[in-house]
Amino acid sequence: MTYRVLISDPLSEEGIKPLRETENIEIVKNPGWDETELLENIDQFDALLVRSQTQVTRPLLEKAARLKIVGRAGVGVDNIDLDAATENGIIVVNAPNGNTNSAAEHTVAMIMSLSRNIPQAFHALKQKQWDRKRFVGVELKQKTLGVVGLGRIGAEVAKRAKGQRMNVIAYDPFLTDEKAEQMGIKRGTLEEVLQAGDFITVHTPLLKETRHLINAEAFELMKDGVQIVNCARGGIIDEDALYDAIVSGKVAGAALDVFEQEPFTEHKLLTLPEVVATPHLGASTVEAQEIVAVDVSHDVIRFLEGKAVRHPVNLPSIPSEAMHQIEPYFYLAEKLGTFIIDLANEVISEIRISYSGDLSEIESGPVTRNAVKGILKRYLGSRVNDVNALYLADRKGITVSESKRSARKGFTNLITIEVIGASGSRKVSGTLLNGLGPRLVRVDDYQVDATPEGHMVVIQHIDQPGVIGRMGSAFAEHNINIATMQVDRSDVGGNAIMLLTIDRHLEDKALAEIALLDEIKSVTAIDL
Ligand SMILES: NC(=O)c1ccc[n+]([C@@H]2O[C@H](COP(=O)([O-])OP(=O)(O)OC[C@H]3O[C@@H](n4cnc5c(N)ncnc54)[C@H](O)[C@@H]3O)[C@@H](O)[C@H]2O)c1
Ligand SMILES: O=C(O)[C@H](O)COP(=O)(O)O
Repeated sequence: MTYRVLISDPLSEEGIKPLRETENIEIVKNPGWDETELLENIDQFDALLVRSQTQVTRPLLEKAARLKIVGRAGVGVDNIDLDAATENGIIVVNAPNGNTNSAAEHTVAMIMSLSRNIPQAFHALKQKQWDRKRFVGVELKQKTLGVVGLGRIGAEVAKRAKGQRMNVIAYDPFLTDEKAEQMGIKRGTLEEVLQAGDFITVHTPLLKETRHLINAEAFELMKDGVQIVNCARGGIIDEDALYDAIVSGKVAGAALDVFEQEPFTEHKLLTLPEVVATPHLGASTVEAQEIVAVDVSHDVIRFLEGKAVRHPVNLPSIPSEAMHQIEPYFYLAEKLGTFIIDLANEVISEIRISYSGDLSEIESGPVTRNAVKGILKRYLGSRVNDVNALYLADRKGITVSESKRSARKGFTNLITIEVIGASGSRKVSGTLLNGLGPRLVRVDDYQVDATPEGHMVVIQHIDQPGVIGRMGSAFAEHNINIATMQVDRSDVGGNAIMLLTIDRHLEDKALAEIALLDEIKSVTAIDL
C-alpha cells in the first residue's frame, strides 16, 4: 500500500529525507492550499505534517477519512484539535526536543536586544540618526531574570542567564527546591517571580490555565521598568494589558516572538518604540528545523509500519523499553476482545480486563486499548483504533476497568476480558506462550487451549455420549472440516463446551441446523 503524506507547512527538506527514502510513501509538500483547498483534499492523505501555521481543526479532521496520523514538527500543538483527533482515531505526534536549544537562544537574543536597545538603535541608524544617548541600555549582570515555566526551554534559558551572571528565580508547578538548588536558581511562587524580575520571560504551553496568565493584575505586581519577553506562545501575555503597561511606563520594554493572532502585523503594540518583535522565529534555525523534521518523519514512518511512536501527544507516552515489553500482547488482547463480544453477542455495558502474573507489573494501558478496540470494532468497524477506543467506549456508555493480580493462576501471564450485558457476564482468557504465541486458554469457566485466529465455533452442550459424534457428522454434512477441537465440562453429565477451529466460515443455515441437535444449548460462530 502506498501511504500519501501531506506536508502543509515549511519543513526542512533534509529533515524529511527519511520519508523520501521510504518506498511506499508518496509526499505532497507545501501545495500552497488555503483552508478550503486543504479541507477539499485532506481525505486523500494518510498522514499530515505541520508546524504552527496550519490549523488542524475539527472539521478538517472529521473530513480526513483516510488520515491516521498528524505529525507536528515542533513542540506546541495548540493549532491542533486534539480532542477531535482522538475522537476520529487519529494519533498526534510532535517533536518536543528538537527546537529547545534554538528557542532558548532566541529568547536570550531577545533579552539582550531589549537590554541594549539593539533593534531600535539599528533602526535609527538606518534613518541616518547617530544617537548614542537615546539608546543607553542596562547590564544583565546581577539583574534578576524571572522565568515562568521551567520546562525544556525555560531551563535552558535559565542556564544561559546564569552564564550572564544574572540571578534567576523561576515558577513552575513541577519545580522542586532540589531541582532549583541543583540549577543554582531560586524557586518562587508566580507572584514572587513577577515581583522579583527585572526581566521576565514566559515558557509555558498555551493552555486554558495559562491564557492571559500575564494580565493587568500581573503587571501591577512587577517592578517599575520591568522588561518582558515572550518566545513561548501568544496569549500567555494579555497583549492589550501589555500595551497599557508599556504606555503607563510600568513596562520599559517587551520582546515578542509569538502573538495571540498570527501573522501579527497590525497590532498597536508594534507602534511602540519599547517593543521589539520577530515573526515566530524561535525554532527557525537550520539545525532545529532539521531535527524536528527528522524526529517527526521517523514517528510517522513507525506509525505507518504499525510500530509504536516515540512522541505521542494524544496517547500516554510509554518508554520504548516498556513498549517493547507490552507490544507482543496487543494482538492477543484484540483477538480476545473480538472473541468475547461475539460470544456474548449482545449489547454490553461494562468491560473488565484483568492482568495476572508478569502482566500485573506492566504498563497495561495500551493493551487495554487494543482489547477495547477488538470489542468495539464489531460495532464500529475499522474507524475504531487504539487512539479512540476508550473515548468511543465511553461515548457508548460502556465502562472499562482494569485490575491486576500478581498471582500466576497457572500461567506466567494471563489476560482475562469479562463483558457484562443484560444476560450477565461472559469471559475469556488468553496468554502468550513462549514459542507458541497467543493462546486462548479459558472460555467462561472452561479450560481450553486454542490459537485465537481463523474461523472458530463455540458450542455449549450437555455432556452426554454421542453429542460430539452427532455434531461432527453435522459439520461433515455441510462439508465443513474441523481443524481443531477442544472439549471441557463443568462436571460429568453437566454443562460442557466444545471449541472448534474450522476451515471456513460457518454459514447461518449450517449453524441453525447444528443448534437444533439434541443436547446442544448454543452455537456461536466467531471469525477472528
Ligand atoms: N517561539 C517558538 O518558536 C517556540 C519554539 C519552541 C517552543 N515554543 C513554545 O515554548 C513553550 C515551552 O516549550 P517547552 O518545550 O519548554 O515545553 P515544556 O513542556 O518542556 O515546558 C513547559 C513548562 O511549563 C510548565 N507550566 C505549565 N503550566 C504552567 C503554569 N501555569 N505556570 C508555570 N509553568 C507552567 C510545565 O510544568 C512545563 O515545565 C511551548 O508553548 C512551546 O510551544 C515556542
Ligand atoms: O511550538 C513550537 O515548536 C514552536 O512554536 C515552533 O513553531 P514553528 O514550528 O511554527 O516554528
